[in-house]
Amino acid sequence: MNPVLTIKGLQVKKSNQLILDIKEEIAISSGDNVAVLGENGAGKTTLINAILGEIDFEGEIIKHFQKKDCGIVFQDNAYNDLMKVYELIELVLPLRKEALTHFIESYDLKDLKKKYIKDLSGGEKQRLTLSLVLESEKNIYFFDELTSGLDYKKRLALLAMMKKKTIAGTVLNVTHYFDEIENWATKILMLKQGKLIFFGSNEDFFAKFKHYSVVKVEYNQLENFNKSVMENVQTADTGDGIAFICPNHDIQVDVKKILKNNDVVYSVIKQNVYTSYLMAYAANEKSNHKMTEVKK
Ligand SMILES: Nc1ncnc2c1ncn2[C@@H]1O[C@H](COP(=O)(O)OP(=O)(O)OP(=O)(O)O)[C@@H](O)[C@H]1O
Repeated sequence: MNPVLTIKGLQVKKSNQLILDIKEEIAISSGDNVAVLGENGAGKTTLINAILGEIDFEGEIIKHFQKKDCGIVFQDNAYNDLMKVYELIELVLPLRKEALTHFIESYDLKDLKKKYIKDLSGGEKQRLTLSLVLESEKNIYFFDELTSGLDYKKRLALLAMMKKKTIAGTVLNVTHYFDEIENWATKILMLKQGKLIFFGSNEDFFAKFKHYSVVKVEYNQLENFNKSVMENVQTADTGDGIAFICPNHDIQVDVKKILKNNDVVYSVIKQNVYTSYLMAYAANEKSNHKMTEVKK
């Protein structure tokens, strides 16, 4: 596989904080589908901005591509708002009439084409950007929360399009939606508070954070439950509840039995990218480092 991007000892400082501090080497090869994961403020957008040369950084970023080879979809994409959608499409994609009609139909842009860009909703703008980027057939794609603001049906349709159109390319996809990357990501890049928690293949991610399942319980179910009876079971906070991480089937049986005996409602999720992510966070909770203060 040809190298596309190598990152070594990357640091980004903002105000008096080190907001990105990746000591490990990250090597991305041609054809990789990289899922960039991490909670809000972990440094994902900062990493993409550093790669694209949009912000100052220390360390080395070796790029085997040029800006013209990149398709970029960010959360906010700047446009000339006074343009109409079809004018922008014609400008970016000089297609013949038939191909243009096909393009508009494929991306469900028919209802939007006569509108001013300034009148589009956030989700509609996102859909327009993605369609233009995907149709430009680039070598490397950077997506930052690509599907935020899209309704469920459009999200699935655009994801399917994204997967189809980028099949020959390299993709870095920042996302909070785990279903987006299931059966797609070949590599996982996971950040926490500006540090690298994991970079490697999907298989290695699963192996490093190996478990059988998680048993998930919502907070309201835990009000009258004494969690200490399960103190030997590793837990992760899911935001809406607690996940009990079960390393094997026997422990899953025990956990379920205890919860059942206490009338606690639960759900079971077999190991997947999401549960591995939960475990990775839980495993790193002990080394819960705050972002490093640096001298101005
Ligand atoms: N210009 C800035 N000055 C100070 N701090 C900044 C600046 N830009 C970003 N940060 C901080 O750096 C950290 C990483 O931000 P970043 O936008 O990269 O996070 P993220 O992982 O993309 O988060 P999200 O999932 O919310 O988009 C955050 O704590 C953010 O507040």
